[in-house]
Amino acid sequence: MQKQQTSLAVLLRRMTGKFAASSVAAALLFWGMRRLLRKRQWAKAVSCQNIISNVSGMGVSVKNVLVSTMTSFAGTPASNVTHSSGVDESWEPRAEELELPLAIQSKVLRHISFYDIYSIGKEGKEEVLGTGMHGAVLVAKHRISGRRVAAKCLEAAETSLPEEVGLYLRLSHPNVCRLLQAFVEKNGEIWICMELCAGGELFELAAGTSSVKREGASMLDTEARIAVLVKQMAAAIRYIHSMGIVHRDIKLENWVFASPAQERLKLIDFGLATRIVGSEGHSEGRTRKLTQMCGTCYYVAPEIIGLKNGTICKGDGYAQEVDVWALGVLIYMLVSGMPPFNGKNHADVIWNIANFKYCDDPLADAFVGPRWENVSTVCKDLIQRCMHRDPEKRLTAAGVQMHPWLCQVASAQMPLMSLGPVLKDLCFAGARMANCTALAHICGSLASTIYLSPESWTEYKDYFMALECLETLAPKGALSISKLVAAFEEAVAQAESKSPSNGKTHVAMDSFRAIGALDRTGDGRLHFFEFLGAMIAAGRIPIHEADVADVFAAFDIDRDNIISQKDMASIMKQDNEALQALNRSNSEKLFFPIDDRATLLEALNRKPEWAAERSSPSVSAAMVQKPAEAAPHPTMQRLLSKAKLHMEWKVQRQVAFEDVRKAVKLKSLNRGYRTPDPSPTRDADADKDNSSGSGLGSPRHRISKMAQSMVLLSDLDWRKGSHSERA
Ligand SMILES: Nc1ncnc2c1ncn2[C@@H]1O[C@H](COP(=O)(O)OP(=O)(O)OP(=O)(O)O)[C@@H](O)[C@H]1O
Repeated sequence: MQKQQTSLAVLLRRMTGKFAASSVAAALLFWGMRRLLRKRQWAKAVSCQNIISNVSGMGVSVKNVLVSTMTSFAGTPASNVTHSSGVDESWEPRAEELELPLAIQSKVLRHISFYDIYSIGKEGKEEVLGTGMHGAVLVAKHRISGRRVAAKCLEAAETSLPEEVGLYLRLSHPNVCRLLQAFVEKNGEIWICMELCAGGELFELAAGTSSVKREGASMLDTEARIAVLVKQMAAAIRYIHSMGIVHRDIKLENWVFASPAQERLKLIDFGLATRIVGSEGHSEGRTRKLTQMCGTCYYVAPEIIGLKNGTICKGDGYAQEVDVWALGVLIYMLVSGMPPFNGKNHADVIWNIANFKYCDDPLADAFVGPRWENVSTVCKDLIQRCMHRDPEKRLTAAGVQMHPWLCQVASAQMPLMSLGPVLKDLCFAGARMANCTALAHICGSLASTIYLSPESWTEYKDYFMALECLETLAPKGALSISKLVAAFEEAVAQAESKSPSNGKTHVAMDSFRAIGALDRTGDGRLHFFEFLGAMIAAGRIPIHEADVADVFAAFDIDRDNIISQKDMASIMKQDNEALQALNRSNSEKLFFPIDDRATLLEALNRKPEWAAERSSPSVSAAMVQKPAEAAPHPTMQRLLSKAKLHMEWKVQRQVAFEDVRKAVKLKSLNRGYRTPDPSPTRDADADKDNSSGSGLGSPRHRISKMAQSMVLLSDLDWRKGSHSERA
């Protein structure tokens, strides 16, 4: 069969190469491609698709129709569709999934396969972004728009989505890699598509081994540059903690850069993440203590490990403070090039970390040596506070953000009233969404799945800066809507008392309250994707045809190429009557059924009246003023002035990173796409390192250990004295 398909592909190639394409050839091609796709032979299917694209003489429209029909089965009437790679209808969403906000639920696709929307690799060759414990992360290409995403296939799940996906779906923050879509395949496999972070790992940049060509000099040569990155990490950790989630694997390898040209860091890999708070996003929910020993060796917090009668065992329980500890380790490594705890092997390192709790003066000689001579006191202070042995006395992620070392790199703060244009857009979007529930859902869904190219990140930089500024109103990393409204009310009252405007400002206030409609998750906070949804509804993020095709794929449940009232009712879990009522009161003229993509496209790209006032979405620089700063506490002031002095000093870690560079070679072997056979040379080398008695001090040995991606603590032999690892 396989042979027949291959010869079919060859025959078709000849046919299409020799003659101008006829519709018969095209139909045959399409049929062949469907067969290949059905058999999951996407590599051959891709080359078939390439043939279609290269057929000379084939009219553009025919080509488009073919490619889009092939790529989006959503466009095929339900009766004709054979769900070859689709999903078993009986595989219904699980109860916990149904609890997710609608905009997030629409990211999980069961009625359409990953291969229908994306292709992997060119001519059968996959582009591997990296490999971890759970396999390779590959580059996948959207079949219609051609946009590239990072895709990862998770093992078949019998009953529910893996926890990694469930948690990842909920998160939306500028410094957390966005999970765009999750496909539940018929065989239970789950494909997750994430935004592609093409800037490479922070580990590689720190080790100087990054193959990604970055603009300018190495970004990690001064404390100031490192602080810029740490600030983003703290923001991401603060956000995930506010969502009741602990990551448990914060390390250099799990931070990637959005693009080579940018310093925007994104947190990835939620494989060890878990929920710690009873109910999502509500800090009132009861926090549970975790006991599972897991993480990456060098970054493990002492409370994860217990010591009883000289033997290592489970600790008494831990919570989100373990992420701040790991952040402390990470800063330590970035400024010094050394891990804070070391040993002959993993078990030794763990032993040293566990013992840390019982030392008299744990960090007494932590910062001694030439590497630390030029590191600022304020930086050391932050490390010490993050790595406090008592988790209760450790800084929180919010505390880290406010530490003087990071305050030095805080972006210019904008007073609330100067954010006028952004707030105006939020009001406009809120009013539109309040008027049209369908539009609100579509914008919400688009915002959580839309791909924003790194260029558009730059384009919307000012908006995100505004968001960061507004974040000061939010104690938990996402905007509190009530706080925003209260702050605006206060500002309006102040303005009114200074110069009465005959109620004009009160009218503004009324429209401002409409921003409540932007809260798609209903938790009283404006998450990053809700902010993006608002920007879409305000016509600030241009929507293209390919995006609309994705909306149809997600909302057109019965796959009849129409978003019908029935589709919407089943998505919104509302009855038809309620929807008809919504339809009647809809002033947006976006009535069901939505069968006209052009109308939808037009509705999504509608701009507010004042759009012409600003040709670009930039917040005027003139509007950015620094707020009056309150005088800091004297100790803080001292630290701040020291920090100012030190910020531009070069970090002294060149020597150490020479070692890391060697180690990464080993790391890529360990994490190769196909696990390589154990290399005798490598083993011999490692033995040599050990036998030379240099164990602790041997850079090669030390760094090779450090470079290993993941060590499950349960793999270690815990008995004192035999700190060896199990085979
Ligand atoms: N969105 C992304 N963009 C670019 N590269 C990525 C992305 N996600 C993952 N990678 C690369 O793939 C590698 C492995 O990804 P990930 O950590 O998610 O896999 P894993 O199997 O869970 O790994 P681990 O063993 O660390 O748990 C990362 O270290 C990174 O280099």
